[in-house]
Amino acid sequence: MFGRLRAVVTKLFTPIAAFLLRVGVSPDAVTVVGTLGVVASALWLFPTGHLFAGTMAIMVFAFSDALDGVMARLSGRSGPWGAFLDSTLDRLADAAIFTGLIVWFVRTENTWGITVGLACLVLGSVVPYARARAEGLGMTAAVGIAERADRLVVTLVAAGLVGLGLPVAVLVVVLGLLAVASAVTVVQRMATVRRQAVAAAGGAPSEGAAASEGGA
Ligand SMILES: CCCCCCCC/C=C\CCCCCCCC(=O)OC[C@H](COP(=O)(O)OP(=O)(O)OC[C@H]1O[C@@H](n2ccc(N)nc2=O)[C@H](O)[C@@H]1O)OC(=O)CCCCCCC/C=C\CCCCCCCC
Ligand SMILES: O=P([O-])([O-])O[C@@H]1[C@@H](O)[C@H](O)[C@@H](O)[C@H](O)[C@@H]1O
Ligand SMILES: [Mg+2]
Repeated sequence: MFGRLRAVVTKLFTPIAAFLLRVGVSPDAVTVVGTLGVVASALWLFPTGHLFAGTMAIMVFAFSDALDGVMARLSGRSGPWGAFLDSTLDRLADAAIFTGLIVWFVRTENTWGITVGLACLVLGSVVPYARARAEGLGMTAAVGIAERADRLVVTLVAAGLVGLGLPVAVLVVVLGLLAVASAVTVVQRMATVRRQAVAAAGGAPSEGAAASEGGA
């Protein structure tokens, strides 16, 4: 859903991207600094209960994930290394956000919070894995109701609102719903890949083909 804002975000970030390139900053540097910023903010501010400050800091650094791609395209430097670096560091950033929240739930002895936080952590890593594995096999799986921008926006808005005084139960319920939406996204991606695999095999799924592709 929020992924559709990509064009707007690109337009907004183009002048900043052009400026950073002019002063010699590379897209990779923005990717790395943005990730370090998200990881440090999530693992320092969330466990200590500073949910609003944590949300604001993470939001600023998370937008660097849109900025790095704009910079790479503007400078004609986008390529496989940048794509690999960007996606791999996204996994660290996502893990840090949910780990920070889980540690806070542990410290406040919120069993439901720990449960839904863990579900979001695990399912939120299976969603991009399914897409990456499909793309590695020459197929596509860029579908689903809970893509990364959606997962981040939903989590940060709920954490920020609880930081401003809403009951913690709001965050627990939102994370519970996000876990369900992430599970649905995994199923949507599996169905998409299955359709492509069946079509490629001429209508009948082939056991041998799957076995010969190797594992990840
Ligand atoms: C009552 C309160 C209500 C508050 C409501 C707030 C609602 C939220 C409103 C707005 C939200 C805005 C959402 C923004 C969505 C962004 C959409 C978007 O752009 O998604 C895509 C990006 C980038 O993804 P990706 O990294 O995959 O693409 P790139 O463009 O980078 O391209 C990758 C290719 O580039 C090349 N490359 C890259 C790097 C490199 N080093 N070298 C390269 O070569 C290579 O070819 C790559 O393949 O996704 C994101 O940006 C991530 C999402 C960021 C979302 C931020 C979340 C924060 C938003 C809101 C939080 C609100 C908190 C409010 C709290 C309120 C409390 C009261
Ligand atoms: O698969 P998903 O998690 O919804 O979203 C993906 C991101 O997590 C990944 O890091 C990025 O490189 C992909 O382009 C895609 O946007
Ligand atoms: Mg990016």
